[in-house]
Amino acid sequence: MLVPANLKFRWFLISAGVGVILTIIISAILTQVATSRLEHQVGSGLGEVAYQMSDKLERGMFERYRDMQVAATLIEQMSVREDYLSEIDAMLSMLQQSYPYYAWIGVTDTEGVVKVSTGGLLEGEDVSARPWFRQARDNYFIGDVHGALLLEQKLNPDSEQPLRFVDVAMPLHNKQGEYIGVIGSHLDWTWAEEMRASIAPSLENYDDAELLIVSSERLVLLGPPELREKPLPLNLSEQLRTNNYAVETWPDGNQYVTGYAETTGYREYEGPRWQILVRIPVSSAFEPIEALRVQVLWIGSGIALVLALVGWLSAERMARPLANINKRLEREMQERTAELQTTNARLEQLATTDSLTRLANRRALLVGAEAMMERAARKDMPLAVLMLDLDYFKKINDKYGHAAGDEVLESVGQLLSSTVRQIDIAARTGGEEFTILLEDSTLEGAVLVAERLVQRMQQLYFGADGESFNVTMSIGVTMWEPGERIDKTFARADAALYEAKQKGRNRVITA
Ligand SMILES: Nc1nc2c(ncn2[C@@H]2O[C@H](COP(=O)(O)OP(=O)(O)OP(=O)(O)O)[C@@H](O)[C@H]2O)c(=O)[nH]1
Repeated sequence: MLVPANLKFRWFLISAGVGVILTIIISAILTQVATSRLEHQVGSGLGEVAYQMSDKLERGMFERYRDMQVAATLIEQMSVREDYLSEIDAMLSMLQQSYPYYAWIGVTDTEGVVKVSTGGLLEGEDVSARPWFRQARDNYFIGDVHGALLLEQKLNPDSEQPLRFVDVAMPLHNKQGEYIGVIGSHLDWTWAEEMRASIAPSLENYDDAELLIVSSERLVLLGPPELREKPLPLNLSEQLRTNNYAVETWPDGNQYVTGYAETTGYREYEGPRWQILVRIPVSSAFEPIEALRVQVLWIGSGIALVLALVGWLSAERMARPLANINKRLEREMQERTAELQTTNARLEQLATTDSLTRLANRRALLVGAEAMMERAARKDMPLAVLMLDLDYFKKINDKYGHAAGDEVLESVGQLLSSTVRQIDIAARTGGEEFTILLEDSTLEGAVLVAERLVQRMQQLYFGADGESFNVTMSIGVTMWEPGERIDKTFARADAALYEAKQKGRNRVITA
């Protein structure tokens, strides 16, 4: 048997469809897995870069702190000598040369008047109001980044970029341990830029990576120009603080994979708490995933194509059993439908036919009468009604038995069926009582039919108990009056029948 083409094509489509669905599922799973892996990889990488930056800042600050500590110890040694101020001057110059990011280093007396300083700047000036002086009288002081006040004019008169300093200061004592002043230094914050440049190689894979340093007062000290000197516009999530990385939505509405670290101090020194954030846009962090997705889709499409081809080649073999099943189902369906139709027809017949005489029953007569009256009224046709009853039928039953009676009734059924036309209705409406409706028939025509029936009945002979007998019938005939209820017509025919019985039976009476 040949497999229908559409079944084969369907099988092909199913195979291709399975391939496509598999591709979509695999692509979704792979993308999901790869995204979370990459997020972890990129995120922890950025966290590491942030940590490196914080470490560099801390170590740098620690070195400046140590510089000041060593300078303070040397000054303590020098304090016994007469011309110690010129020695300090020389030392401060050397210190500045050794580390050019020192914008200024100076030594004050106990009252905050600058006695010696690099480049002689601010010498003789009173700096007692400055935080670094006030706080370094008792202990070392490391301040957060701030603008230059007095030195801006002197050190940076023409630059558009204002100077930013970090202060490191130390109290000074003489050999006897008496407080003799403060050594203070201003570290040029561009130093942090250098730190950032030094970790740039770690970010070389990401062109659009950005590094932010945020002050203890949440000001962006270093970062993209649009954020610099402004409060950090991001609430650091718990995940970012604990994992050192997270995917964060920044105020520009974009998502960034963000790495995080903060400075905590180094050894005995405790400096300002800076937060370091390194971010790259999610789109560029997950760029490889896009490539992977495209790759998977290509491979998947290939698999789908192969599956479709296999499906096409195996369609004949796979679809044949399906076709067989289909065929069998169709055949069974047809058989069942035919059986059902036969049963329905039989049921319909049972419901409308008298089983003994095969004539219509009372119900079918009434239904048929309705249709006939409707036609008669519409086409203005006459409609005749005959009511028939066998004469002395009880006697037949009594004498020859019920079976013989049934035989008579059966013959009456045949007689009636063969005498009336197809369009007429002959019905058994009682035990030995029958009703006939003659469509488009006048009273005269109906009487003719009735008399023919009486005559033929008379000529029918039956045999029982070795005897031969015949049965007669009486008939009442009447016409349906247009608009009349049919039971009224039946009553009139019945009255005519009664009259026929009264007048001696075996006859036709009209009403
Ligand atoms: N064999 C048989 N007899 C039936 C059937 N239905 C009714 N009868 C009988 O038909 C007879 C009708 O009798 P009656 O109504 O007295 O009328 P009748 O004897 O024909 O007398 P008239 O009608 O006055 O001529 C009864 O004996 C019923 O038992 C049937 O299906 N089979």
